[in-house]
Order: sequence, then structure tokens, then C-alpha cells
Amino acid sequence: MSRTPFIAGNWKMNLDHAQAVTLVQKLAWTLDDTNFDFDKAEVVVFPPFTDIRSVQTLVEGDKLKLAYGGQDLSDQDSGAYTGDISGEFLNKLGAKYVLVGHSERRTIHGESDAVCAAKVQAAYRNDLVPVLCVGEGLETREENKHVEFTLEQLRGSLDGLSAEQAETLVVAYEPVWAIGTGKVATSADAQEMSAAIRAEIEKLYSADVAEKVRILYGGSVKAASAPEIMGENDVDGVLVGGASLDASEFANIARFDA
Ligand SMILES: O=C(CO)COP(=O)(O)O
Repeated sequence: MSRTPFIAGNWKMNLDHAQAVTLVQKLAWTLDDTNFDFDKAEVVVFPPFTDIRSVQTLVEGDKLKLAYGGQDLSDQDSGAYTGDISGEFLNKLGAKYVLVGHSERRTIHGESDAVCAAKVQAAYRNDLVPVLCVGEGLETREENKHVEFTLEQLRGSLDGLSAEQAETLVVAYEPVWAIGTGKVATSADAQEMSAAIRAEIEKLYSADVAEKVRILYGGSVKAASAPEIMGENDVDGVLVGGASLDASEFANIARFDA
């Protein structure tokens, strides 16, 4: 596979800055102990904003090969936006990636596709690679409208994105019904949607762009389920919630092909 696998841990609103340091240290040791080859897969953590400076200090101080990113960003770069965090700030802290449109942002904070599209642009303006999250709820899946729904979200959230920007994009398919529920979509479900997303990107841009975009699956991924999911042709990585809070479980997910 020409696309480098992307193993991401979304900590959500868990772990303070001191706990973050402990987890990142343990993760780095665990991967080192098993001679993990960082050229074979990118390992990325998404801590809460208040942890990022501590994670940066550790990663830079110990020259760890882990990358990190923000869980969200403002669509604005600075100004009177109380409580928001600018992509500029994340970039300054050495963040490489940023999640955009996670289902918890879309539902709890009512983020629309248009808001997500503006955030994707804010990410690129600040040299951050967006990890755009899309995915349907249970009702949509039961009505068998999941592909149509997710592709519409994708198109809406990519509005205004150039082909050049799209080349580095990461998309995460996270069916809402599989998040934190223990219900994992089957690897065939993950492949079906990833292939549909890739075909849509080809339609919007080109086969060349579609070949480069990395597509992740997220929703109750564990070390036991990761290898099968990662074995699917169009799945290039996983976005892990709960299991990423346990260093050895997350390290084992990263070692999916060991
Ligand atoms: O939302 C997720 C990652 O962004 C998935 O969370 P869980 O792995 O806890 O289901």
C-alpha cells in the first residue's frame, strides 16, 4: 500500500496534562520495546488543548516519533471568539493534525457541514492537516441510507477545498452508532464506506488525489479488531477513542500487522 497507515488516538475530554505525560511516555516505551517501525505507520494522539504544551515538551525533549494534534479548531484565526482555539496556536505548539467535524462536535455543538468546511480551510491556512470526520447515525443506517448520507456530509464539509489541499486530506469514517457503544462495524462495512468515500473524492478531484487521501475507520476499535479492519483495501488507518487511553492497548493497535 502506498498510503502510510495512520493510527490515531482521540482522547476526547479525558486525561489532564500530567496524565497526558504519563500516557505518552508509556506509549513511547511500549512501542520502543517492541521495536516499532515508525516508517511503517504514523502514530498520532489528539489530547485535550490544555495537554498539548506538555505533550510537545515531552515529544521534542525525548525526540519521540509520535505526532499530535488538536481535537477541534476555530474557523477564525484570532479575535473576539471567547473559548475558541485558533489553528495558529496549534501550529505554534507543533501540532501537525486537527480533527474537524467529529460527531460529538456535530451533535453536541451543532456544527454544520458549512462550519466544518470553514474549519477545514482554517486548518490548511495554518499548515495543519485536517482529519475530517463523517458518518451516519443508527436510524440512517437502518434505512440503508448510510452511503448517501455520509457522502453528502463529505461533499458539504469539503466545500471550497482545492485539489492541492485535498491531496493531504485525511477522512475518518465514524458511524455514530459504533462510537463508544462496543458495536464495531464489520470490516466489510468499513471497506464499503471507505471505497465510496474514495470514489467520491475521485469524482470531485481526480484518481490521483483519491489515491493519496487516507481514509480511517473509527468506532469501538480495539487491538483485537484492528488487524481485520486494517486489512481492507481502502481503510488506511483507525481513529480510536476509549482504547487509546490505555497505552498498551493502543500500542497493540499500532502493531496491527505484527
Ligand atoms: O469517536 C471515536 C474516535 O474519534 C471512537 O470512539 P470509541 O473508540 O471510544 O468508540
